[in-house]
Amino acid sequence: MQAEDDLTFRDTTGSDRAKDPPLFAALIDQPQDWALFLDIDGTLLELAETPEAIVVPPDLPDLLARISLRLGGALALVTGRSLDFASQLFPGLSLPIAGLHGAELRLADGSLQRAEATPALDALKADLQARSAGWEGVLIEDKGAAVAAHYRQAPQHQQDVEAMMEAAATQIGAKWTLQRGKMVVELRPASASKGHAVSTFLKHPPFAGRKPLAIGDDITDEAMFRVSRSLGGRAIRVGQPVTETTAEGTIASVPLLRDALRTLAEA
Ligand SMILES: O=P(O)(O)OC[C@H]1O[C@H](O[C@H]2O[C@H](CO)[C@@H](O)[C@H](O)[C@H]2O)[C@H](O)[C@@H](O)[C@@H]1O
Repeated sequence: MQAEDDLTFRDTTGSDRAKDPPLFAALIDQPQDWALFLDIDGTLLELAETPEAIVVPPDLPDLLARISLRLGGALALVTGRSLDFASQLFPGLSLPIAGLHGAELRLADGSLQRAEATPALDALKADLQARSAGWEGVLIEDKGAAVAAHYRQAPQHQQDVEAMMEAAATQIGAKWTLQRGKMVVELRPASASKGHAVSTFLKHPPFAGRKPLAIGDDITDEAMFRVSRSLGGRAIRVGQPVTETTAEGTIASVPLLRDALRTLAEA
């Protein structure tokens, strides 16, 4: 089990709780009362230079499987990745997943809600590729019903990318909305959010009747933090928040979160 001293938990309300996060203690003591919603990039997985370069530690799928079992199946991944991509990251696991920031859903019973690209969006993706072709290091990620423009490897092009995506949002219309993230600007379906995803999961078994704990690291996760807290649950942001957060606690890093999850799995 992880030594308590290695766990750092900072309460954003300012109190000095440095060890043994009470949120995890609650999950350990009453697993039947809680539902866990986990973001992927920057939360379960360390950020990488490109979307494809992420590394899933060999023990992570088994860790998630054990936590899911402990919570009676009430563990869902809530991610900006597509549902298919997130599912393939953890082969052999069939966890409930919300993909594309909540626009795609796979519930615990396997039922699916999909989001589809339109010809106009596909044409726009090609246009974004063409417009950014001269900006070395800028990546356009095709996610089906969403598209992301990454500038992690080309921070000098941040303003170009912002302007290009703002123009693209105007062009594609109100069914898609801009979503900013860590060195990325995306167009995602406007009809859903990670907050919607959490409230939808909580209407269905095995999540129904439980208190949500949402854990994420980025602006998109704030929607699930707000919903989680408004429904009597809790929220934790991973890393030092660079934007304002509604999470009441932070965990300093991805490895420390994984340590806390390991403690939960082994309790
Ligand atoms: O909601 P998440 O699971 O956190 O997904 C958010 C976005 O994550 C990915 O981009 C981020 O991670 C990349 C890999 O570490 C990194 O290169 C990039 O700079 C980050 O923004 C993913 O590529 C996006 O599609 C997700 O929306």
